[in-house]
Amino acid sequence: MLPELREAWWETGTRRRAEVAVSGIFAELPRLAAHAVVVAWRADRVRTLLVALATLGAGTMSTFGLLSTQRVLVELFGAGPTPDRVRAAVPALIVLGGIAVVRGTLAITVGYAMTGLEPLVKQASERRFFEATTGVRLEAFDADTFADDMERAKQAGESMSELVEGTADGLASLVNVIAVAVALLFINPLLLVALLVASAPKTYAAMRAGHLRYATYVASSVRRRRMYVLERQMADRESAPELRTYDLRGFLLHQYDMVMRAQSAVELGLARRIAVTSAVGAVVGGVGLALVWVLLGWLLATDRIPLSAAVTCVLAVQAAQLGLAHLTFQLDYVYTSGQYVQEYLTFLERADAYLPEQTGPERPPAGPLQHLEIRAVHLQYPERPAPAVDNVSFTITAGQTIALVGENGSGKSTLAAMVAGLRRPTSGTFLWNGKPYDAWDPASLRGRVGVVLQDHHKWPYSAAANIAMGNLSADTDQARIELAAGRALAHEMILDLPHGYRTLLDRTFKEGQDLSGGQWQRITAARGFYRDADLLIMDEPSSALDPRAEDALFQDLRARQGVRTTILITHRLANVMHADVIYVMHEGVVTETGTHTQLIELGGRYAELFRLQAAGYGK
Ligand SMILES: Nc1ncnc2c1ncn2[C@@H]1O[C@H](COP(=O)(O)OP(=O)(O)OP(=O)(O)O)[C@@H](O)[C@H]1O
Repeated sequence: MLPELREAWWETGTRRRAEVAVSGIFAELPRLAAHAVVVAWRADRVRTLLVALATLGAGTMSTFGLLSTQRVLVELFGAGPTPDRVRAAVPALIVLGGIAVVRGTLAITVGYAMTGLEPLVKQASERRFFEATTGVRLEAFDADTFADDMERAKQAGESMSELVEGTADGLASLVNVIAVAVALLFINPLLLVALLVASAPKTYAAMRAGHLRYATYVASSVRRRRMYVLERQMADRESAPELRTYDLRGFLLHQYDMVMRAQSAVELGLARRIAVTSAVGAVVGGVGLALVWVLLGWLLATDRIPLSAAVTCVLAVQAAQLGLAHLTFQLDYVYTSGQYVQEYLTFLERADAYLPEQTGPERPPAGPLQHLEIRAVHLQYPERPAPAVDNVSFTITAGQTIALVGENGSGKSTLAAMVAGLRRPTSGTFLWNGKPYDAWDPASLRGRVGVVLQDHHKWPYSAAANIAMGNLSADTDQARIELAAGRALAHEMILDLPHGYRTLLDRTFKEGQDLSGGQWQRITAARGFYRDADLLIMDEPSSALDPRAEDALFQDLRARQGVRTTILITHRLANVMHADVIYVMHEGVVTETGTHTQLIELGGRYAELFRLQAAGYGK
């Protein structure tokens, strides 16, 4: 009954970790760690260097620490009365204390440098991500899974700083383990073998346990996400009325029971596997450790090592096992965050392909509009069988108001988006004053076109800012803002808001307000007017307006006629009667062209639609 859930993008890293074998992790780690180093280096060289040197320094101190410990033990286990032996151990004890202080200081240095480095890494990665998302051409968002990939790459900053942090921690653990190994090598190479015997099985078991932990997480992910979906249905304000109207309570509770039952079975199975692996790991690890004790006993019994070396070995084995446990955890961490970083890098590569060309000769700024020619324009969206706009050609002369009308999905918005330069045609050309769009400086051309989009955005800023955003290149001018608002019949409405033009239009913020759909549409129209562009494209600007606001808006648009150029898209045909030319679109093609009177006389699709609407008003 419940539909299948898509794979959750935020579980990519975890999922891959659950699927990959331990050897696969080691194969990828060097590349990921190298990437972390490069990223950190670019973000802050001094801090990166500090982390690396202090980590290596702390590791070296571990070697000296163990050697000094052994020195202390040699003195303590030596011959003679106890006070003499303690006195003899004092210099080595002082050295040991000194080493502990240096080591502690180095650890604090690493922590301090990392605290400064991580936000820089995060910021650099996020900045690069947002540069890509705000720079790509609009058609990128139509491309297969681009939006999904963007969503996945969104946590780039977090993953990148996790990768850097994990790499630094992993390096510290690795250096520690190596330091212990080096110390043992100095004391007696056979002890190194003992260390390996004791640690290898446990480390492998820890990696396997990690693998199962991730597998458990992934296996329970469906349940968690289904629960999340069900939770939104059962304990949510918005679904509450319908839940009661249709008495959906029993149905939803039944779904809940089913999800929980199925998932419990999976989890039980996994719990069994984890128990077996952990038991095997513990037994093998225990046997390894027993072998070490046997080896140590034999070395001691045959006088191959002194007691002090044996005790140092015990301490070293403990330190190494702690370091290795930490290292295995960090390896998992680096690997999983590396998967998200990989997604981010893949996304950036993909996004780069959609960036507008920056190179080429300097292009002249576009001058005031004289005529705009649309020549054999065609656009087909990816994975759509039919073109949205098919071989459309016509010319608009400065000062004209032209209207695009037609049924839903006939291609009006797509054509308007191309005129606005938001989308590129698959084939065909747009000519601004006789030259293709590409021949003009893009910023100047954009400045000459204002667009009021059908799917307008509610910017979470003040009412004044929402209007002024129509032209951020001009100095913000309150009088101009109010004028634009007045033209869209938004002025009075804004004055009625608690803080007038300074009212924040988002309830997320303190003292923020929300507006009705029609009020937002007035603000959006005002934003378009504020731009005061040569060409104003209005896509369904009045769908939510009340009759008075709609009338004011179209009166204003009529006043532009002969002065400024307007492309108007609307389903309310009464509002396009005054247009200089009306283009009727059907399935991407312009099927009729003319003035209102001509099209009514023609008796085609326009006449039919107009009559249908007029009949609704009893005309
Ligand atoms: N981003 C997109 N990706 C894929 N197909 C799209 C996209 N946008 C629009 N389409 C499709 O292209 C065709 C034309 O859509 P368009 O929005 O241009 O129509 P319209 O005439 O403006 O419709 P309406 O009157 O409903 O606003 C439709 O079939 C629509 O489903």
